[in-house]
Amino acid sequence: MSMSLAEDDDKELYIDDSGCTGAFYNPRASLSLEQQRQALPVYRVRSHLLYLLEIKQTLVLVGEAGSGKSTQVPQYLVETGWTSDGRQVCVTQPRRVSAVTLASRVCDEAGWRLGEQCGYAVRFADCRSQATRVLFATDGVLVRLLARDPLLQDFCVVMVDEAHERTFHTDLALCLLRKVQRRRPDLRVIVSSATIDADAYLKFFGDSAACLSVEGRQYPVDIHYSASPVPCYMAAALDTVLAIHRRCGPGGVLVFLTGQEEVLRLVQQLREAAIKVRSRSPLMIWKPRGCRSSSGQQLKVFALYGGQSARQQLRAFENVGQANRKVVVATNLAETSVTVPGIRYVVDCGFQKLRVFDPRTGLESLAVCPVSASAAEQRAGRAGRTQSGAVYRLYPESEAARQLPHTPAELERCDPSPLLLQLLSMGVRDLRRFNFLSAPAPGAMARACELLRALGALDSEARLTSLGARMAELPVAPMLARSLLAGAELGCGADICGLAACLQVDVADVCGLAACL
Ligand SMILES: Nc1ncnc2c1ncn2[C@@H]1O[C@H](COP(=O)(O)OP(=O)(O)OP(=O)(O)O)[C@@H](O)[C@H]1O
Repeated sequence: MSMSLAEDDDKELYIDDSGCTGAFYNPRASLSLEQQRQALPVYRVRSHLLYLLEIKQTLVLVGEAGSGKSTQVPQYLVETGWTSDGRQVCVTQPRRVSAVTLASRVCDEAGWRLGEQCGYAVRFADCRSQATRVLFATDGVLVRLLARDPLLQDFCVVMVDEAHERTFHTDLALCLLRKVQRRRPDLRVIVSSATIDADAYLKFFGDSAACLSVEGRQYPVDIHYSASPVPCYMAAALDTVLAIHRRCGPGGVLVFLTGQEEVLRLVQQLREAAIKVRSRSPLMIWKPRGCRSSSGQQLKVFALYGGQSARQQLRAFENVGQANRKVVVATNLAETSVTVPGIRYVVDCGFQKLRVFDPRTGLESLAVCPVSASAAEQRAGRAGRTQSGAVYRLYPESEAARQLPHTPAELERCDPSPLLLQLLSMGVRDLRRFNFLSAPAPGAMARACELLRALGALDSEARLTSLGARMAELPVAPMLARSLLAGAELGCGADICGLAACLQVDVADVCGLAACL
């Protein structure tokens, strides 16, 4: 389906009526949480999934976004006694916000208290207890758990969720889990996502793995493309949100942009639009009349990006009441796993920022790239979770045909030195023989070894030094870790932390780090 860019007198993006029905399609709104759980597509394969886990060490679980993988599978495992001996199920997420919101959702569904039977562990926040049986953690935390207890004795099942994101930590965790399974055949690994190349994972895990597909989506989602390329996706995103607000039925809007700066700019523009509407008087002035929709709702606009505190991020998940329409402007932080309640419309700018490494200069930078087909599908999957929805892609359908199927793995496009340091600190001796899911380029590997040697993390025989072991304990890039340790030794740790904060994209993380040193 395409949306046409017709210039009406408001110069706004014209949204065709097919995506703008006022009718809600949510036949399950009145069901109890238990009934809603049983209506999820994954419930239909519950017995099969549990059977496969009995007989196979690894399960590759592929199911549409919103089908219930992340919230239901850990509950099935608890219900069927996997954790009755006191061991835990760990579900990893690439991002903190999804680990926290999923833990809270599972508690609501199961009637548990957050931090007791089900908790979360993310960088600088730990909400779990002795009673915890289901732990939602970031993939970075899992790597740290593996470093502390290489056999993961406290866990019976590890579910690596959103594996398609191919983050540095997800790939590293999978490589290490595969090694752990050789020593612990009872450890089960579930690799799950809506958009993974299941064959690649089946090949990686070998005969001990099986694949299970979950058919069906929670609610239908209509996909709309722009009729022609948009000259400026920021302007198009603004116009599209306002057009949805004026013409479409109730329901929240989630907009995907590439970074914090863009998010804040659009939030500002939308907030201004929420208190001003263009007067059609001959004077053509802006009057503070409120940006009322056809359904009489007011816009409530929230930002959602990685540099916010956890508290700021969670504001986007708050209920805004019937009188308001929620608009969440997000980076790809909201692309996977999260359910923002009430979202009915998604506006996708079609681009994302990716970290890329130039082996010639040894520097990493953020590049704006078109999204892959998998990322576009994940973004679309944020609609249709609590009601039927629509996605407005700000690019023509012909562009979609040119998208890469998957976003390249972080290991293939970033500086591999943090990974090498982690692996060496975990006792891996021969990096050349390490079985990667997809190995870094040989040139990048060689350069990373040179850098680690120059920083004093490796000796002349490529063995980890005690300084390297200390560097590996800090959750930052090796160059930064070395600076922080040197700063602490020279009595200027706080100053170096400040400088490190300026160099980090995620400032909140470095502030937490200052407390650790
Ligand atoms: N916070 C929430 N509020 C309301 N409903 C929710 C919430 N979290 C989950 N749900 C409901 O549970 C369903 C299953 O969510 P879940 O995260 O388990 O799906 P998933 O298959 O893991 O999706 P994805 O592949 O996008 O991560 C959602 O479609 C939604 O209907």
